[in-house]
Formats: sequence, C-alpha cells, structure tokens
Amino acid sequence: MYLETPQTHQVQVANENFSLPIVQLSDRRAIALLMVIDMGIRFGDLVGDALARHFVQLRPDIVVGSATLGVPVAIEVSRRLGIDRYVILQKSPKFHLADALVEDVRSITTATPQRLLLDRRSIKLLQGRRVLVVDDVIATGSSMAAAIRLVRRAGANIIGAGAILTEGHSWRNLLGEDAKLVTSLGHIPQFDIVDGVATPDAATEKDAWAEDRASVSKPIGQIRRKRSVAQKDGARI
Ligand SMILES: O=P(O)(O)OC[C@H]1O[C@H](OP(=O)(O)OP(=O)(O)O)[C@H](O)[C@@H]1O
Repeated sequence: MYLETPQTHQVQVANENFSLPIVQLSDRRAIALLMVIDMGIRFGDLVGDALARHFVQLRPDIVVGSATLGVPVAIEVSRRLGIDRYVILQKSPKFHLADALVEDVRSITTATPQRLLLDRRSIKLLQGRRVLVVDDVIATGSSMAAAIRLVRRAGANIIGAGAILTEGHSWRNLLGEDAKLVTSLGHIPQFDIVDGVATPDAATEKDAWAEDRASVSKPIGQIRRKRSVAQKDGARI
C-alpha cells in the first residue's frame, strides 16, 4: 500500500526550508517523501554544493552513488568537486552486468528485496582510491551498507558517506562503525499512524548530526584554499 496523505512535513536541507508530502506505507507507518528527481535544478545545485563543501576537505578522488535516486546526487557532488568521473551502483540486472559484484539490499521504500551491482569495469576507478559514497536518503541504512560493502570489495578506501536526508536512527545500528562516516544535510523522523494521522515518532525526531552540519555553511572556496595550503604543507586536513 502506498497512500498520499493531506499532511506535509517541513524539513531544513542545507539551511533552506522544504515541504515534503507524507505518504502512508502501511496502516501503521508513514514517511515524509523526498523525490530528488522532482525537486528541480536549484535543489540539485544546493545539495551538490553543500555536500561537496562538507567533504572536499577529506580529499575524495571519486564519488559513488546508488541507482536510482542517488544518481543525481553523485553527479551534482562530482560537478562541485571538479571530478569528471563518477561510479553508479545499479539495481537493474542489465546484460552487461552479468558478472557484476553483487550485494543484497532491502530499503525502506521498496517492498521487495533488491540487489546492488557494481560493474567490474568500474573497479579500476575505485581500487586504492579515496571514495565518497552518496545517496538521497539513508533510512534503514541497508542501501548505504550494501554500497559500502561493494566499494570496499573493489579495494577502495571510503572517506565519507553523504546523504541529503537521514531518516530516523535505525541506520546507525545497521551501519555500526561506518555510521561515523555519515553526514546528511537534513533529518526527518519516522511517522506512526495514530488515529488515522501520521505522527512523528518522538524517538526519531532529534538529529544527532546537527553539529557536523555547521561545516556545510562554509564557502567552498575557503575550504579549497585551506586544502591547498594544507597539501603544500604535507598535512592532512
Ligand atoms: O536506507 P534504506 O532503507 O536502504 O533506504 C534508502 C534508499 O531507499 C531509496 O532507494 P530505493 O531502494 O527505493 O530505490 P530508488 O532509488 O530506485 O527509488 C533511496 O533512494 C535510498 O537508496
């Protein structure tokens, strides 16, 4: 079941306010739905810029995003970082992916189990490289965990995991130590249906990542300058 409700949820993403529709997933659960492909060009600019600002200091060599809705995020962040190539982890088992590296996924918004695939031809782009993994939303953490496993199997060093939104906190348990890699630009709670109304689950409302987010307001030029000075000094930012 997937039912649009008349309710909306206000969320701050990179210090701007947005209104998300609340959709009912079952008779007990609802979510605030971010469809990044329906948010327009300016939104892509905003999130690409903010995530790039945050992660540029960790010197990523390449960005990895998961299909489908992580694709525009990977492209926008790569554009802002000035990196030409990016790697997409696919979900459709295309002919050319017959011998791909595969990990199982069970995400919050897709009812059936899925598989995340890494084209073996992309391994050379990741092996021994500093990789930033991005997605639109991290909810259960299943998609991000599978992406991290695939990228590590390709021999990469993951320096960060960026998302537009974190949703609730269950992803922290699933990601374990890798939860420390995560930075999001905003946070949304999970919703219970109470007397027919979507009601935020109080335990999932608080955003423990707010402090990390302070750095996304720094101008990217300032961070790049800091980075080049540090590189000259041989220091790690
Ligand atoms: O943390 P999780 O519970 O894994 O949920 C987050 C994932 O769910 C959505 O993808 P989905 O699998 O619905 O595929 P899509 O990108 O093709 O919509 C979203 O784009 C994230 O990748």
